[in-house]
Amino acid sequence: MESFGTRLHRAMAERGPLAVGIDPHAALLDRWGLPDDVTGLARFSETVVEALGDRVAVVKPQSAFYERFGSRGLAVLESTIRQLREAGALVLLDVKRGDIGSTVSAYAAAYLDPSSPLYVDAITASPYLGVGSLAPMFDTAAAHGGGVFVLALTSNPEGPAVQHARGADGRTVAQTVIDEISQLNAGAEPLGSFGLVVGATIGDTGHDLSRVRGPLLAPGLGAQGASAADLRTVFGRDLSTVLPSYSREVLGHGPDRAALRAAADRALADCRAVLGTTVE
Ligand SMILES: O=c1ccn([C@@H]2O[C@H](COP(=O)(O)O)[C@@H](O)[C@H]2O)c(=O)[nH]1
Repeated sequence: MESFGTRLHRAMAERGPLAVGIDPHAALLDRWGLPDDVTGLARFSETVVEALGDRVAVVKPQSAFYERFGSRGLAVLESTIRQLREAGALVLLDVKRGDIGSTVSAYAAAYLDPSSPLYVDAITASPYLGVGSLAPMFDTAAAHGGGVFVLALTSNPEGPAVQHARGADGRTVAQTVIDEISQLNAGAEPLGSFGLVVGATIGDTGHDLSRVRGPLLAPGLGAQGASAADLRTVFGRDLSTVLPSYSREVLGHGPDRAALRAAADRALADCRAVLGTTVE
């Protein structure tokens, strides 16, 4: 079985280093002429799959927008995940789960076990109950070729108050997360399966990402104010593992499928101009 890191490395090489989020905000549903209900949610999601599922490396549905419609929203999420996988995209569910280890086991079963209806290629996870508490996710992901992206330096302005705080050893909370994920990826080739979330908005924070060997998901581009050029400031010279992520910036061009495709192509071209054309 191929690891998530290997599959992601190939997808980024073949389709380009880009993730596009499916974030069906009420305002976007309205702008697309869709009702703010489960039928609008389904139509929105199908349109994104049809436009981008066969050309973008990673599609990142945001679970919150499906959860707000309860069980019927989750049914749409299940169907969207299935359609994306059929179209050949890797599915990264942005669900930011974290809890005590025994509960994390259930989250791992929900998202990273192939027998689950919500099974995806990778999920986002919150490390604020301790990175070690996420071990059941790491174990389940490793057993089934899945991936986990752990929050390290998030794109929102409130993040640094927590993430830049220093512990007794002088390291920031974020650097501790970065170092623990780096250990999980030690020796991985061509890319580890355990990634980090590092916002494109954060500027040069001085954190050392040189040993991660896993994918660095960079949200915050477009609607949150960061541009592709900011990736160099945030990540420095080694950009080969950066996976830029856009949601509203691309989705705002729908529902026209050609316009969605053109927006994703522009985002990819902007990122390639900074990241280079190859994934090493
Ligand atoms: O640090 C983080 C972690 C996750 N996100 C998520 O990414 C998208 C961003 O959407 P945009 O429309 O491109 O702003 C959204 O789902 C967030 O929950 C993030 O923004 N920052």
